[in-house]
Amino acid sequence: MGSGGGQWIVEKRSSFRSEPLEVNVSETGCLSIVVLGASGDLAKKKTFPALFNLYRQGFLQSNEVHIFGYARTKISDDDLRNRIRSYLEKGSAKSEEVSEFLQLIKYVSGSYDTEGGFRMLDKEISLHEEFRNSTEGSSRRLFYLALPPSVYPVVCRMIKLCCMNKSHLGGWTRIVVEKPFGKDLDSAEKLSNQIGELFEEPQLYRIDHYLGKELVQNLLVLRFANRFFLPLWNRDNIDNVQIVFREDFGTEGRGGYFDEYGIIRDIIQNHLLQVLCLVAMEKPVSLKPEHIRDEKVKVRVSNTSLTHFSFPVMPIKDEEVVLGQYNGYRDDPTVPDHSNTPTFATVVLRIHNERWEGVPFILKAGKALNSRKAEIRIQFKDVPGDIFRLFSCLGKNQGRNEFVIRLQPSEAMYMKLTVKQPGLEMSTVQSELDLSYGQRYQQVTIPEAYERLILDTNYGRLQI
Ligand SMILES: NC(=O)C1=CN([C@@H]2O[C@H](COP(=O)(O)OP(=O)(O)OC[C@H]3O[C@@H](n4cnc5c(N)ncnc54)[C@H](OP(=O)(O)O)[C@@H]3O)[C@@H](O)[C@H]2O)C=CC1
Ligand SMILES: O=C1O[C@H](COP(=O)(O)O)[C@@H](O)[C@H](O)[C@H]1O
Repeated sequence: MGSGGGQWIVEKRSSFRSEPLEVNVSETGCLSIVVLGASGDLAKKKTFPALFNLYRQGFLQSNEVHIFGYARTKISDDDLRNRIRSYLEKGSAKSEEVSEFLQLIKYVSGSYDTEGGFRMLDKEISLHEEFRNSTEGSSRRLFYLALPPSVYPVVCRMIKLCCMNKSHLGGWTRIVVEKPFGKDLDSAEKLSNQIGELFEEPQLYRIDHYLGKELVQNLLVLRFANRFFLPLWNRDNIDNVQIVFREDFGTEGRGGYFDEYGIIRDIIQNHLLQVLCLVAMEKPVSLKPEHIRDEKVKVRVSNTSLTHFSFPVMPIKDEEVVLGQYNGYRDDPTVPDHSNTPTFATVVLRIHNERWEGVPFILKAGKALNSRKAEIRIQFKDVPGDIFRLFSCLGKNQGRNEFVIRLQPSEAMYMKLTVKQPGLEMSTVQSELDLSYGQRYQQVTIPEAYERLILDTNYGRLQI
């Protein structure tokens, strides 16, 4: 999906749902994965670890894949390997496996806006392709932009100019771009146009890794495959919805990116809004990505207004926004001394449609808080005419029913409900019906969001 000049353009790609999880046999050329911004936070914490996990599981084979890091920082291959090693040596990873994987990584240093570095990168990729005896044009090149969006246009231009797969014998060149996609509607459209002039839509992958999280992937199943929820999921029963992201660490040297964007553009506008759409949307006609996309868009955009477009999500009121910055944020040397960029925000969104009128969607996100958690909390209305009020152990109203979907850490879903306190007395207490994934699915390793997304880009699959 792409947007050009305010118009949504849909192009056909193979869909996630219709393909089994296996390697597309027609795509056997050698694969080069290029991580641009390899010196940065995303690369070390998420991109390289995800590539490593795919490698360990056999989705990336050492006889066909090579990984390139690219950034301005002048470091050697070994410096980069040493920077990321500790992020790979986690869980059950063996140190030999880590070392083998690290040998697949080569680093090229260069600027983002001149040809020199990119020509060098192309040379390195071509060398690897020749070494693997890949027929020219049959090789696959995946460029992953782990960079601030401000440099996407220039980097895309350089890739187009210097680094494309040379012809079309079944090979491809694909570009993965991260959120936030621009800073506002104008800059998002401009960015879309700039990148759209360089690449065909099927070559472009705009990713939001929250969509790859296991329990986010589960949202549509929960909502539309369970009879329980169908009649309850509306304004008659739900009092409010809270979608919360907290992190227990600060920017840690990411000021170069973060300070320009702030917590609303970093987390709320993309990750939490995507989750909101999946919670609030109507049932799609099928699970095809374009049908899911259409329903998500309807939550946010309707064409009924006199203006360009209006939003079922109403304009946010000033009094329903709280912004904050954690103490110590400006001590980060990459953050300007007088920055007033918010690192915490709460905003209340109100959806003006038949299902949700009157139900506040409270979105909260903050860095450097006292815990790390991401969850969706659906709070139900009080029971009308509550006859058990006097029986509550606490002597006050029953606690409300809540349905909580914990995205991380320790994926879980639980329902808070009122039950009779076991024993001879008639008193009531709040308890939980608990589906904790760690207990229920002990044999299953839940994939990291980026593993799913990178695999999909390799296979050319579109996600929700
Ligand atoms: N960090 C995370 O956990 C996540 C990040 N993202 C997204 O990934 C992208 C990159 O984020 P992250 O890695 O955290 O950011 P960083 O601040 O770590 O930036 C990544 C790299 O980009 C280069 N860079 C930084 N600032 C600038 C600048 N102003 N101009 C040009 N180059 C710059 C630096 O490399 P050098 O100077 O060596 O060229 C840096 O190492 C963002 O779009 C973010 O939204 C998405 C999900 C998670
Ligand atoms: O996109 C981003 O996400 C990370 C948090 O990701 P998570 O999967 O660990 O929850 C956040 O730290 C970063 O600021 C942001 O750019």
